[in-house]
Amino acid sequence: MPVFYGEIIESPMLLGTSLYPSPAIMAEAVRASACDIVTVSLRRESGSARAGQDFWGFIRDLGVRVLPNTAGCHSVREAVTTAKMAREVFGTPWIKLEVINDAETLAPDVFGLVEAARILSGEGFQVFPYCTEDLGVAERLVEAGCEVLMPWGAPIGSARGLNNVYGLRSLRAHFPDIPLVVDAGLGVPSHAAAAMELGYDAVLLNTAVAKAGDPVAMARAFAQAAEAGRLAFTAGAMEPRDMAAPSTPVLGKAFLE
Ligand SMILES: CC(=O)[C@@H](O)[C@H](O)COP(=O)(O)O
Repeated sequence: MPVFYGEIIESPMLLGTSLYPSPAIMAEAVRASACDIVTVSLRRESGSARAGQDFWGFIRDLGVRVLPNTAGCHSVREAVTTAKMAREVFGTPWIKLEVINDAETLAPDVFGLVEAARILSGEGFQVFPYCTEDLGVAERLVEAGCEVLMPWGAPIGSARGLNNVYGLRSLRAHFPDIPLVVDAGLGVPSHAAAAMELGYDAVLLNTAVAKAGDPVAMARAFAQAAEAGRLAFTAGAMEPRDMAAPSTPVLGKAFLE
């Protein structure tokens, strides 16, 4: 089970709360996923007072932990300020830290990310950084105080799955004791299973569920896939081979050639 900053979390799936057809469908999808943590954008909350109230009511009734995020922040200053506001609004030291490099790829600005992570950790935040799979950047984030890393699977909203399986596997091998969450770019449940089969602790997704024809059913499908991947990893998968190996014993054959 994932442990984030000392908190034991049962579900290997974290769900985003944006882009759903309605707050009611969002709430139903969260329930169907049985996730323990949802991520919420502070900007989403403060955008429209009335819609924000309804939305927050649904979130509160779910009884899940909130991981506020700094989605859409393009500078260290903006991300740090947003994180501080989120701490006030949501009453938690947790922050999913996004410092975005450019609007086209929504790739993390890894230099800004490390700087913002250092500032926020120094101010008592428990930072969940949305990062790349780069080992050097990951080292810097850990040095900056991050006890969880959240490398992307693919660009946010792209539904491309795990773009760099080798890089994600290397990261897992390099940090056996740091909780790792694949965050962003997942499109179908098999992507979540693949991440968990690599030994990741959890997956975080939003668009693939919110934009599905039936978000509630898709949330359930992702949750089951993440569980299956987790179970497969703990069960210990066999090594792939280049050549065939009979799965039926030759003993007992009528003719032994
Ligand atoms: C909700 C959120 O935090 C996103 O920025 C997150 O990274 C999920 O990405 P997808 O929407 O691609 O699942």
